[in-house]
Amino acid sequence: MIVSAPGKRHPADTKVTDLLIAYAQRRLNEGEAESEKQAVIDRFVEIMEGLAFPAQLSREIVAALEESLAAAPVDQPERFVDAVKASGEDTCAKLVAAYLRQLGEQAEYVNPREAGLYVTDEAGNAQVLPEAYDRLQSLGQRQGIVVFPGFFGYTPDGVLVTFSRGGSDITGSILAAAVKADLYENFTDVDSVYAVNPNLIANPKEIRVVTYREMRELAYSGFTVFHEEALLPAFRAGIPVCIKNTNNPAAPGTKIVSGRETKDAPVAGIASDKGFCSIYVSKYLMNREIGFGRRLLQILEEEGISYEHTPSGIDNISVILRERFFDEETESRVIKRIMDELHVDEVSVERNLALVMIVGEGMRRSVGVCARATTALANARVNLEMINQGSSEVSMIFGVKADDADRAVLALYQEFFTAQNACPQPAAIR
Ligand SMILES: Nc1ncnc2c1ncn2[C@@H]1O[C@H](COP(=O)(O)OP(=O)(O)O)[C@@H](O)[C@H]1O
Ligand SMILES: N[C@@H](CC(=O)OP(=O)(O)O)C(=O)O
Repeated sequence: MIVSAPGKRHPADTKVTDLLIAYAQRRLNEGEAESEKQAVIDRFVEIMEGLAFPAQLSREIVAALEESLAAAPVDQPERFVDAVKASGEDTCAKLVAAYLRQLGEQAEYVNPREAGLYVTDEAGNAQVLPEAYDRLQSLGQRQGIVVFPGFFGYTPDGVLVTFSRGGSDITGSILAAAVKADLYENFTDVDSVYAVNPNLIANPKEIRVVTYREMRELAYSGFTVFHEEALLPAFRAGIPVCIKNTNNPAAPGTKIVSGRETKDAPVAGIASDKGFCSIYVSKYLMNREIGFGRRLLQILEEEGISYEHTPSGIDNISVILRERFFDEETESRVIKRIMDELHVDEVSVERNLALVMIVGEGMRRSVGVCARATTALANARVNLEMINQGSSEVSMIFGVKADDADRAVLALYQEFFTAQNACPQPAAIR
């Protein structure tokens, strides 16, 4: 059992991880943050009171939390923030193990360092190291319930590093793969993965079965319900994933598997994510200039920027980036380098873009999906800045102005999922 830190109980609530981040930031800036620390403690105490924990046990768990906050290395800010963030999951795992023991279960808290969950040294963005799988394998042989904190691991040198936000899903997938589980059940707060973000459209269609490839694309582009990096370990090990509701475990949830029947549902879901920008570059006879694309991307590589997509024409190419990696200072430097080093005719940057994605394994065998989508977007008066069909043909991406994104998703959802439109085109070829 892999646990996350306590999340939101209602929309206006604050996740424990966010309380911990607030604590870490104030402590770093002002040297103390007693009220922020107390907010975290209060949340755990409230949970333990709700579970009728004996007072002594509660005190021990709070004392261990305070100890780990005091031990976090305040002189190394990135390491400090990671250690503080991880204490939410760590405390929760200790608490859950203690609770299961109160219920008479054989349950033990296991520390990721002791178990060998080795990760790269990328603060707040760790990746699992291959050797971790062998080390973690023996967890499967332990008796009783292993309660393991999600969201963080250790470098082989013993430094605590967290995954990116939402990363307990990643720990779950790594452990499922390591112990060769029959199934990875991931408990969240919704009955299933829906065909569209339920925060955008009320009561959307539930997805019962989705493929790894579809889920990877949907998670990438806004389905935050399952972390995009959590699919790979389970996928490689061939372990099916089932997303279920903690508060309604009887609901069947959504299964993520290798293949699904796409006959009646070529499109699995519609997703969107904001915060993108595009560098547009044009140069006459670009198509004949060997190495142009490589040199363009090399500039980005040298600037330490990863790119998302590169739709191109004959004499032009756009590079789509996440805006958070491309502040104005970086933009001026990159633009100057593109002009000076590649001698282009035109280079410009467009900001505030969103990517809207239609995802479905059945699309490559169905005629007319793109036409239906663009017609629906045109009818909703959404201007398309870019269209890109992924080479895998599992997804189609539309670049739109961020302000148009929700309208675009609504239009596409109505086109592909509402009763009068949901059937595939008669022209679908199988
Ligand atoms: N397509 C979708 N289907 C279901 N939930 C979605 C979808 N897109 C976004 N979400 C959001 O994801 C939330 C669950 O993810 P998250 O809060 O990270 O859960 P957890 O903490 O359990 O990992 C849901 O409450 C919902 O608001
Ligand atoms: N608690 C961490 C990791 C995590 O997985 O959270 P959640 O299960 O609430 O998505 C975070 O908030 O990022």
